[in-house]
Amino acid sequence: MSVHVKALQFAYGPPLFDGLSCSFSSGRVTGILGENGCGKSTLLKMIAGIERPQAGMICWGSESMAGWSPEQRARLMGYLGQGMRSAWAMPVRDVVALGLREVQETNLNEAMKATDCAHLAERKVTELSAGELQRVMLARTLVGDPALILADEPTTGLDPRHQQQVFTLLQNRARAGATVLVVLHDLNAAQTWCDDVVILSRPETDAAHVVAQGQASDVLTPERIHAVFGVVSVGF
Ligand SMILES: Nc1ncnc2c1ncn2[C@@H]1O[C@H](COP(=O)(O)OP(=O)(O)OP(=O)(O)O)[C@@H](O)[C@H]1O
Repeated sequence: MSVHVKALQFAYGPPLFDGLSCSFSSGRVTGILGENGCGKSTLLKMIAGIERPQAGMICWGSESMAGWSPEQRARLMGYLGQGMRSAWAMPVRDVVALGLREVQETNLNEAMKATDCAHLAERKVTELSAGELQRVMLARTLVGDPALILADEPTTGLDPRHQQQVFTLLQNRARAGATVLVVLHDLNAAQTWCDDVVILSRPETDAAHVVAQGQASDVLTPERIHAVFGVVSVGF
């Protein structure tokens, strides 16, 4: 099913969202793009239910998620936040298993294999490199085969091979029917891996608004990239 964000209002201090609306389709990878501080991570947290809208609605299909319990959300979603880590020195296998309601060895092994973590299974999660840890957290996010995947800069710290592996994995999940939202800064990666994009902008201290949304190939034009990001696009 698709995610619909409708007339969202939210402020930490000055308004961040003041009537923001956008949609994310099932079976597609949608990139959320925009300059630092424009609200990408906050939007993802609001869809995850970590932050609550002050007004407006977030719907899964036609159903509002406002009254959903944490358990309902956990069943539907896999959320990978920025810089997630474990405070406890647990083995990698046990950290990945936290993403499952009941431990199923097949899912666990598949998720670790897909994220290239199988060889790390018995290592303490607190003793991994940044990139290894990122892959373990991604395995935990995906292990329960969630219908809605929310990934905030999932390739941070990953080498090119693992970046490609992660985007392929997310794309495969989308092709299998999942709704995949990815916050990212790399415009080339967005062009290569995202079916759709939503670009946010937040001039000065105004509320954020959607500059453009639609198919990545239509939206990511050199003109728009220059207007939004102030850079000359390379490689499009
Ligand atoms: N917990 C918080 N308390 C107060 N202000 C916050 C909090 N979290 C974020 N903000 C502010 O809200 C705005 C949006 O932050 P957010 O992290 O959503 O931006 P972003 O687009 O994801 O940025 P980046 O590209 O740098 O990761 C920023 O101005 C930020 O300073």
